[in-house]
Amino acid sequence: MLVRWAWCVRPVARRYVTLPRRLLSSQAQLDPQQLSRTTRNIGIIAHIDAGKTTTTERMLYYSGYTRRIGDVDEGSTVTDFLPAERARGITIQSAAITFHWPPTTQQTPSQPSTPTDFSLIPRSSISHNINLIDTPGHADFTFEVLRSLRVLDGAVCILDGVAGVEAQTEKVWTQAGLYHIPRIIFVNKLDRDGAAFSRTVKEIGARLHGWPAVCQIPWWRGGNGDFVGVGDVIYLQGLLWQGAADGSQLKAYSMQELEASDKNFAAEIKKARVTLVELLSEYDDAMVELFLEHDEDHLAIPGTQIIQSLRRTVLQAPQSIIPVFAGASFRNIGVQPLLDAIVDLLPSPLERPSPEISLGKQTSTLSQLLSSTPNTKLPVPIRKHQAPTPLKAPEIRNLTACALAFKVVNDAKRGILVYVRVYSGSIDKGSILYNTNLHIAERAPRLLKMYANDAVEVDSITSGQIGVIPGLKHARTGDTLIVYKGLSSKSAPPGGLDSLQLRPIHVPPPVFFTSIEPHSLSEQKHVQESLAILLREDPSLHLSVDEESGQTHLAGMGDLHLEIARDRLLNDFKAKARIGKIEIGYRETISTATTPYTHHLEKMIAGKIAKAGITASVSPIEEESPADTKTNGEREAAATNAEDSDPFSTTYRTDSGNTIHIAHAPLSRHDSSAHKLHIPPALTLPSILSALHAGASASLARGPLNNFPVANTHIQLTLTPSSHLSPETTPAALSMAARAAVTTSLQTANAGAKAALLEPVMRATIFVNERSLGSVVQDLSSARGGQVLSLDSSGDEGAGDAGGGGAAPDALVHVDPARIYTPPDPFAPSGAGAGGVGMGPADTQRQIVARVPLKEMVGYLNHLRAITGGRGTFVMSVDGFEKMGSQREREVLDKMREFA
Ligand SMILES: Nc1nc2c(ncn2[C@@H]2O[C@H](COP(=O)(O)OP(=O)(O)OP(=O)(O)O)[C@@H](O)[C@H]2O)c(=O)[nH]1
Repeated sequence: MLVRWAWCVRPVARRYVTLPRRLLSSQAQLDPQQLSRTTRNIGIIAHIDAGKTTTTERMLYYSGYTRRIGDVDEGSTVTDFLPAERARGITIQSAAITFHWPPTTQQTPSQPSTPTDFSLIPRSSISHNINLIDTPGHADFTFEVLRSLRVLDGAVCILDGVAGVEAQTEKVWTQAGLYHIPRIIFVNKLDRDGAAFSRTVKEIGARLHGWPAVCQIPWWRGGNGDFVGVGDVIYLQGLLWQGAADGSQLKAYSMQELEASDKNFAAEIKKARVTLVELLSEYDDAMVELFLEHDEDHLAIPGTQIIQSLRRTVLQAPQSIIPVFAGASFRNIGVQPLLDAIVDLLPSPLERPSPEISLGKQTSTLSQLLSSTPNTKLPVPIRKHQAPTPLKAPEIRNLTACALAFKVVNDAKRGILVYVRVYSGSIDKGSILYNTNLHIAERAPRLLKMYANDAVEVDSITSGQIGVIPGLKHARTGDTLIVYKGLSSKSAPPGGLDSLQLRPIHVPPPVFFTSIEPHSLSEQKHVQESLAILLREDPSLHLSVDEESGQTHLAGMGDLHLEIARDRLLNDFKAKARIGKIEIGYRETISTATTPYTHHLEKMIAGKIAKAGITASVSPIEEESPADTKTNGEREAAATNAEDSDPFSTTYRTDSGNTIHIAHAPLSRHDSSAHKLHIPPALTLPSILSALHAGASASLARGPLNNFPVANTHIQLTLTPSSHLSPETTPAALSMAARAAVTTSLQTANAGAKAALLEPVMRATIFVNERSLGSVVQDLSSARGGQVLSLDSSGDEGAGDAGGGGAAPDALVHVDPARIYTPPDPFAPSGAGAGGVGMGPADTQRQIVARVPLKEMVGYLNHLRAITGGRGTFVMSVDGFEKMGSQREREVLDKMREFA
């Protein structure tokens, strides 16, 4: 035992006692495979205020990258770097930073070669390169979290030990599960009054659908005093943070010492170890063998073997076992062992499945694409309106790098920085990057790695790594960038590779908007440039220009989302503009169909006469009943599958449930040679369709009733080449003709029967105690006009709803809370048992799923908190747009007139 203890405490003492110096580029010389093996691309996910930023600050400090610990409340943290974040103490943009753990010191240099056997030494005894992404917790920024999830190989979920599992955590957890991202949990804030580790662990089992593997138990002085450290269930020791205020010194106590000083604590660590071994044995056969090898003594199995077993189970998909660690970052307790767990338990990029890609309408994985040979079946890209062109093996071999731009940041000192995750090959300094979303190429002049506040120049960013490209003019968040051998900045890669998309995601429709008006004409350029940067950073912001009033509208996911955009525009970019009130983005829809109307345009454009014609009609699309309302994902799938079986027509679907159907007989999408007979030489079918689509979309942006965007409307365009096209027809003229024809048709429909206003309706998942259930349901259904869809005990199958799309129920591990081990909670109310899930009936967690108009959900959190004694939380996502009753419509319109 003594030997084991000595072994275990050695790395503890070595790593945590001294604050090492920075060695910024110490891993630069490693070969790419080796670098990948010792890399962890990790995200931190959690509900707002759980302590993500506070924990990240400690990680940077202990790894030696900062010299003082930043404080969220003082606004001095490294990762919350936007003034708006610092002012509010919340994370808005996810930041990505690199550091080494354990720190690279002379005693622990980065290894020239990594051992392959970790049964005797843990991975965390070797310095690893950790790319850490701190993600925002506020529901308005969920999209930012989802975007970051795509580039993660593993995640640490931080829970507030007082609040337990909160709604946003559940939502992001479920999303991470859909991407099969291995996750571990850190129960934070155990120093706070009311901290309940055991209740939180039970909630993990019930609400996050996995068996909590308690790897540490909290150490409260004397069993019920201050929170001072943790009982390490893996290595069987007590870790006490003492001495230095910065938490850099901790002392390890052996079981013998603990038995002498704190018998109950020692007994609890042993009990936790027995449970841990039994739990692992259920999911890992190797653990059963180890158990037998060690004479069925749960305590005799070495800690390094427990770590190995935990790692194997964490990497299983779906993940059934969730390792749980304990601490209080603010008190500097628990962060160093958490860093060890990141290295020991979460996967390297080499251990992750190849990312999903799409090529035209086909999906595949990147490795399938790259390993394709002439004999294997290659994914066949079908670009819109073009005949399929099979990819040839040499074309694939020339694809030397593939990366995702997952974040764009406007850095005050360094300009625009594009954060990329490289998935294959290597981006080298000076490479030409082809952007498959924008279809343009641009050179990467320099490459950087971000270490806290420092940027270090590197020559290449290799597969599995996260790095930064400064100086790109076009790349936006979410764009796929590829390097193709021999490509010049003016050409495109062949064979459909120019449509290659890595992990495409769906952006939900915006539900709030505000207007922006530059103070003067001279300010207009700067305002527009600033808005363009905001949009490059955040594709969930939408911009539209109302040509009649000249007003620019900025739309977003939530009021806070737009508030932050407004602050950034005025304060960070110093744009001089008047920004209107943040308002709900209503939609309007027509109530009657029109007969076909033909618009012939004849106009001087850029000094030349331009002609075009088009026939349009519009008709309402019947609203789906709420019961069969599709999720956004389903709608997206429907849109993607919308490629018409008829080659003489093309259908586009928009976010707001509109369809634009273009009939173009006798022009077939597959037969370009026959087009010569019908189309003037300067035009192609794709350019015609794209111009008509653009014109109709512009018209849909401004409805006939109150200038709100049009929704649930079918647009029928009929192109008759003989009368609508002529040698003077240009795409711009076609677009203008389509816009005029659709606008006139919408106005005709509105004149026939008044168009109706639609409001965004949210699908809200609300978590409350049984005792508040009645009042919350009553408030939702009577005061807020909501429709309660289901009432479940939290942890029921329906919990997948919180994921906004939800995991398939059969993928969820069903956990019986009664079978979960937890150590006693010294501060739980008497008779409350393990708390939460196991508490008295009035405290049972309930989940309400309801459809509620967005208007009623503005500021709902404060109200919910008030009627649930502070315990209620909720998440919501857009479920659709619905007609309002006439009374409500009148109220909304009157209110608008008041502000007009
Ligand atoms: N008592 C106590 N307070 C903590 C602890 N960790 C964080 N806090 C406090 O909790 C508040 C929120 O911490 P943050 O680190 O900003 O939380 P976050 O999860 O990054 O929040 P968002 O970025 O807004 O999602 C701050 O006031 C912290 O000082 C802890 O371990 N104990």
